[in-house]
Amino acid sequence: MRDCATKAMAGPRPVVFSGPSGAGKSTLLKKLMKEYDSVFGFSVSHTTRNPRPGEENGKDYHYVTREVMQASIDNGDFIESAEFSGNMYGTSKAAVQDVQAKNVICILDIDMQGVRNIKRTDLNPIYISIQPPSMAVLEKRLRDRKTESEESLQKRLHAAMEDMKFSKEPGVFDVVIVNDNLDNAYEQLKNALLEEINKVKKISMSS
Ligand SMILES: Nc1ncnc2c1ncn2[C@@H]1O[C@H](COP(=O)(O)OP(=O)(O)OP(=O)(O)O)[C@@H](O)[C@H]1O
Ligand SMILES: Nc1nc2c(ncn2[C@@H]2O[C@H](COP(=O)(O)O)[C@@H](O)[C@H]2O)c(=O)[nH]1
Repeated sequence: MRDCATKAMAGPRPVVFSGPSGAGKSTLLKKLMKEYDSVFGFSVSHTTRNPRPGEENGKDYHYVTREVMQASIDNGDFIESAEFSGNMYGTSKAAVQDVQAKNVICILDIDMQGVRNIKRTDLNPIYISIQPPSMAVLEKRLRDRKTESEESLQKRLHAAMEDMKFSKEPGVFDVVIVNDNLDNAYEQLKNALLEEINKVKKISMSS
């Protein structure tokens, strides 16, 4: 893990977003990337899960088979990978390097296993946890999203309980945001990233 080939490039610090499935990470990230499209770039992960309606290969994820993904992991192409809710997920070195080459802030959306693994690398990101106001609200959001089978939903809720505990461990996250009211959560997110956003804006104005 330590030979992460991503640090060599100088530039803005990446940002890791984590938190239970359904807490609202993608919703907040999409808002952020819409408002600051030239400041952030998304690290497109690989996954073995099927695309959801509206998701695009290469934009939301690289959708691959388990065999292809395992071969790439064995080949050393990934910074981190994890099994989540019955599927494989992972961040390739190329995904991060593609964003960092543009000198923008690289955003990683990863689960808690990914956070643990990234902490063993030299990536040095800002760690942000997005948490739901309660398990009941989380369950409602996941059910209303209509993306999960009952089995997948139960697995995600089980993982969420662990994740909520993890977010309270001292020193893991730089910022923990409770996504109750979306506008409030978004304001907190922007405030947490303002310094980094301004750095990127300054660099792009001077180049
Ligand atoms: N503050 C909020 N209030 C009400 N609904 C919300 C809020 N934030 C997000 N949602 C809704 O909750 C659902 C889950 O949000 P989202 O898909 O962004 O979660 P996620 O954390 O990215 O999940 P996953 O990790 O599974 O991708 C979505 O249908 C979204 O529209
Ligand atoms: N460790 C990693 N976790 C990842 C990665 N990409 C996404 N995720 C996490 O998986 C769950 C489920 O995502 P979904 O799109 O199926 O709802 C969620 O918590 C993501 O943060 C990755 O590359 N590595």
